[in-house]
Amino acid sequence: MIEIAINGACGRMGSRIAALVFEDSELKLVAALERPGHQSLGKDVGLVAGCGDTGIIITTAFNAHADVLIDFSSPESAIAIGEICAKKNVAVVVGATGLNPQQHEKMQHFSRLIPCLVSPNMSVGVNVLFNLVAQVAKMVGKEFDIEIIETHHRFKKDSPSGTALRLAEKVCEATGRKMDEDVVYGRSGITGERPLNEIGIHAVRSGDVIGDHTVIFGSLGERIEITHRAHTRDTFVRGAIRAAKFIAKKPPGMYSMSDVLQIQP
Ligand SMILES: NC(=O)C1=CN([C@@H]2O[C@H](COP(=O)(O)OP(=O)(O)OC[C@H]3O[C@@H](n4cnc5c(N)ncnc54)[C@H](OP(=O)(O)O)[C@@H]3O)[C@@H](O)[C@H]2O)C=CC1
Ligand SMILES: O=C(O)C1=N[C@H](C(=O)O)C[C@H](O)C1
Repeated sequence: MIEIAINGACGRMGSRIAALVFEDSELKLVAALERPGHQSLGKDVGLVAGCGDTGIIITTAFNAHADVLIDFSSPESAIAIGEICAKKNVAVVVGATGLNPQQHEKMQHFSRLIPCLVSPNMSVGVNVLFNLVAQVAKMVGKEFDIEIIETHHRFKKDSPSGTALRLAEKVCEATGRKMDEDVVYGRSGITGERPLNEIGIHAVRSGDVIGDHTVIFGSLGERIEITHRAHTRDTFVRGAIRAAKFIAKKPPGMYSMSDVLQIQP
């Protein structure tokens, strides 16, 4: 049995993680953590997750023994809990997005002590998309304009999405473009003609969209559009659970969803 703790347990993702972990015969839910002052502290997490009594009470303190902690909270909270996991020798799966470079550096530091997996998107489809986009960017060459459009629900706090940023990084790695020089975030005003190297990223916020990502490769006379749409958050949840099972018994290190899903370019 792999013992699982959840940080951000009452959130849109955290509550589905709780429900699916509770149903999984290979996993045991051992802790459900939330921020200080949260209205659900002291309640059984099953009440929030809609899966009945689990016997796991939502708390702020991570006192339980666990093999893996799954985090879908916020960048600050992911780092704070990562530090605790490093001290407690608990592996960590971080799904929270919006981490800045210093926060990513801290996760790298924790990965010298414990197994860590940090991924902006745990779905199989998006991890295939990461590889596809890199390959297409290489194949079309310099004459195609590359634009990334992401659409998410109105409650999302970070923009652009972590997935859109990772897609841009994949294009940069494949083509020699640079994130700090070639990426523009939306456009407004007299911006001039589009430089060939530019990568445009556009964040749309609308209603309850779970998560759509489109990459457009456009040239004169034609364009390629590659889109991924998530139909349910459970697709990310299933990926996070696969990741937790994967890193549970691994040595310290930084692992990726490509390691988990064994996606070959
Ligand atoms: N990697 C992936 O595949 C995916 C990543 N995400 C990312 O996961 C994150 C969470 O998304 P989502 O579930 O929609 O967001 P929610 O806001 O619904 O959930 C976040 C939860 O974390 C809680 N939280 C905030 N601060 C703390 C803290 N200090 N300690 C413990 N819990 C805390 C929030 O409480 P409160 O609401 O009271 O602030 C909330 O319950 C986002 O960064 C999102 O981008 C989302 C989907 C897929
Ligand atoms: O906040 C969300 O909901 C999502 N966030 C992730 C991101 O920022 O890339 C992934 C997913 O599309 C849902």
